[in-house]
Amino acid sequence: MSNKLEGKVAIITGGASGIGEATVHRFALNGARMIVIADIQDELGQKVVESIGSNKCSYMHCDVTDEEQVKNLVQSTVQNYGSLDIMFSNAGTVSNSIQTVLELDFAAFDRLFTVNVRGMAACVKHAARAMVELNVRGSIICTASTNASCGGERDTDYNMSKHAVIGLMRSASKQLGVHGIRVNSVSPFVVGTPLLYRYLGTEAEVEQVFEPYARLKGVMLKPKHVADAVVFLASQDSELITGHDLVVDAGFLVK
Ligand SMILES: NC(=O)c1ccc[n+]([C@@H]2O[C@H](COP(=O)([O-])OP(=O)(O)OC[C@H]3O[C@@H](n4cnc5c(N)ncnc54)[C@H](O)[C@@H]3O)[C@@H](O)[C@H]2O)c1
Repeated sequence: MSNKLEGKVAIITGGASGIGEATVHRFALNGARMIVIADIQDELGQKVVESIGSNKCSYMHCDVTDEEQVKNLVQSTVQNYGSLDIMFSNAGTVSNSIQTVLELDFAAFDRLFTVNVRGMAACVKHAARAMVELNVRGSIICTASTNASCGGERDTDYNMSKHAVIGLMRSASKQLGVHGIRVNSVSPFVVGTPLLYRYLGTEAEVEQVFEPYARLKGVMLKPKHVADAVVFLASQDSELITGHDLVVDAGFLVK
C-alpha cells in the first residue's frame, strides 16, 4: 500500500460493518492520520477501532437520521483532530418487506428514506460546511448502488433512495466546486456484507445472484474492491474528478 491519504482526517459513516469497515482498513493502510467511524453499532465500531489502533481510528455513536448528531460528529472531529478532509457517507439500509410498487409499505418507505436519503444529505451538508469554513479542498464520497442506474423487480424504495443519492451527489458537486470540494459516489453491485446476508442469505447465495450477471468472470465482488474505489475518489489520484458515479460492478451495467 502507498500513502495516498497521508495526513488526512476522514469520517466514515456505517464504518462498523461491511463496505464501511473495509474502507476504514483501506484508509488506515493508505496512511490516513485519523479515521472516525460513525455508526449505531457501538460494539462492532469499537472492535474495528481496536483492530487498527486508537492512535489512528476512533468511534463515535452517530445516527445519521438525527441532524444534531451528524453536526456534532463533524464538529467534534474538527475539534479533536484539527481538520476534516474526507467524508465517506456510506450508512444505508434496506426495508424488510418486498416493496414492489403494488405492495409498498410507506412506513417502511419513510424509515428507509430517513436513513438512505435524509441521513446521506445531512452528512454531505455538515461535512461541506466544515470544509468551507476550514478552507479545505476536501473530498466527499456517497455510497449509491447499481440500483441507482436501473429499475428493480422489488425494493422500489431502496431503488428510489439510491437514485436520490445520485441527485444529491450531482447537485452538491455543482455547488461545492467553487470551494474546491469534490463530491462523487461509488456504486457497488451485490457485495457480500451483513446487509446483503440479511436479505439474500449466505455468502454462497450472494455469489449465486452475482455470478450470472457479472460480465467479468472468475472474480467475486468483495467489500475491499469497493473500498479501493473509495480510496481513489478520496485521494489526489482523482484530483480532477467530481460529480462522477464510479460503478464497481464487474460489468453488470454494461449495455
Ligand atoms: N452490500 C451490497 O451489495 C451493496 C450494494 C450497493 C450498495 N450498498 C450500499 O453500501 C452501503 C453500506 O452497506 P453494506 O452492504 O456495507 O451493509 P452493512 O449493513 O454491512 O453496513 C451498513 C452500516 O450502516 C450502519 N447504519 C445503518 N443505519 C444507520 C444510521 N441510521 N446511522 C448510522 N449508521 C447506520 C449499520 O449499522 C452498518 O454498520 C449502504 O449504503 C448500502 O445501501 C450495498
